[in-house]
Amino acid sequence: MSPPDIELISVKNLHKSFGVTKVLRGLNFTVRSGQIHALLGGNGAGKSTMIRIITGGIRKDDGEITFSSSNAAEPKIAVVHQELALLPDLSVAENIALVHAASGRSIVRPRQQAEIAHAALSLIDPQLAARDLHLKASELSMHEGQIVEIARALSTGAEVLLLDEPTANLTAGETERLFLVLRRLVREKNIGIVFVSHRMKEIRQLCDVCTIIRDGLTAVDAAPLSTLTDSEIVHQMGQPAHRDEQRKRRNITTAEGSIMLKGPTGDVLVRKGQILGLAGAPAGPSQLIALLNGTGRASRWSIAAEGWPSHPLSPRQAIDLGIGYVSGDRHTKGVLAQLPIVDNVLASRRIRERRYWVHGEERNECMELVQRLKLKAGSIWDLPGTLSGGNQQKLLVARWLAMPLKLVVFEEPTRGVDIGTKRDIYGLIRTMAEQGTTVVWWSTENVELLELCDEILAFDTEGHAKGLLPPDRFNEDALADLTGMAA
Ligand SMILES: Nc1ncnc2c1ncn2[C@@H]1O[C@H](COP(=O)(O)OP(=O)(O)OP(=O)(O)O)[C@@H](O)[C@H]1O
Repeated sequence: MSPPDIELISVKNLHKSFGVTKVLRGLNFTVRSGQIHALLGGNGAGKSTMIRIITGGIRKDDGEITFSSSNAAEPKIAVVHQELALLPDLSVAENIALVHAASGRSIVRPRQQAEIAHAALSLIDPQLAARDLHLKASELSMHEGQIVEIARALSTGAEVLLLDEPTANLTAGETERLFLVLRRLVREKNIGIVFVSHRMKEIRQLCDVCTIIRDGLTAVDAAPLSTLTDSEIVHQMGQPAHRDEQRKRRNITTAEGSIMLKGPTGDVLVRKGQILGLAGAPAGPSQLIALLNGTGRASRWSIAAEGWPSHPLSPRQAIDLGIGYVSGDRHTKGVLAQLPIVDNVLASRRIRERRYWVHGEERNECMELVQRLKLKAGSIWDLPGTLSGGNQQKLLVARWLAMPLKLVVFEEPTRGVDIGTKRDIYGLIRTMAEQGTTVVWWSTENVELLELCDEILAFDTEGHAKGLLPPDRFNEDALADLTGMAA
């Protein structure tokens, strides 16, 4: 007997404004049991605002939201937001058990905590479950924190799981494992899952139907994904069609301005203006990135280049050397939440030049950068908290675009960024590289590395460098093999 088809959440004619900005303008959305539902839309379309209203974080102005009869009084919805929401001073086990105590059960005892957390984490990462239950959340990497959050959401027994770009920072292997778990949950427990993502390949891999939001309205309502082509989806999101350009193969041979990165298992020569991709679990790339951004004095990597120290001793020294850095952790290491957009965009330059104030002409430059990245903001004097997640990410990228740099390091820089803007960012980065800035780009999205980079350095799950992939060996299978992520 097939499981019952239940309308778990029904949203009708939803309206929401912030000040004079109308964000939701009569939105409809339905989540059914037994389905994985992709919620799509460009940056700032209104996806998170709708989710925040459904989960009670903010109030709607108008419209109707109903939950299925089984959970109408207390809808059992678990959300994993783009930003991590773990309590830093609690252990992994306590963080996971917290939601069980909060849902009305008696205080969870330590042994019970450990059991709940172990069972939840084992679903995605058995190694983490065996190793890290007692670590404080603050001691976890972004990537591990993300796994703990997803495990916590999975463990609540929710009828609807809302996952907002959950695979950013997860490696291909973890993503694969997560997808298996999600499919099993849908099949066995007949729950509904809402998957917010800008990664088309993953959407197709995982989801059954999609709703597309465009400027606060429903452009496509729960259509089976098999009925829509990629270009129709992009069109419905209101984004320009993607021209399938042939990747320009660049063969940079000049030795001038090259940097030798000396690693524990071999050296990598990075030429001036080259885009070097880093692939694989963060254990390996993070050592190399720490070396370059001045936080890795003890890194097993070192630099050998004329005029460069073997290890930059601080972030300031790294900036003085002409090294820029966009952190993958935009919440705690990126966005300056208390300062307006204009200060956020100009922050790097002002740190380098040790200045407090924004010059008049810089305001115009900031406006120009905001326009180039199609950053959706009311005004450059607004706080970054008023921006959608993808637009906050663009802010961090904008910070380095106008700087004369020798080298720039990006960690998962297109996290939460919509398809159209990703292409814009790739274009801007290519231009930066063509003008002579060397780019080091770590991403868990292999398709992105293959599209953008000139060479890719792959690391295995233990963090060991496994080899440099030249353009003529660029393909997903080769990358999966080298990173130990072959499915
Ligand atoms: N507190 C706020 N004050 C003012 N404007 C806001 C506030 N919160 C959200 N907005 C605006 O509402 C719009 C929709 O934002 P929302 O976060 O819902 O978009 P989104 O579709 O989730 O985008 P993304 O893909 O970038 O995460 C954005 O233009 C954003 O700037």
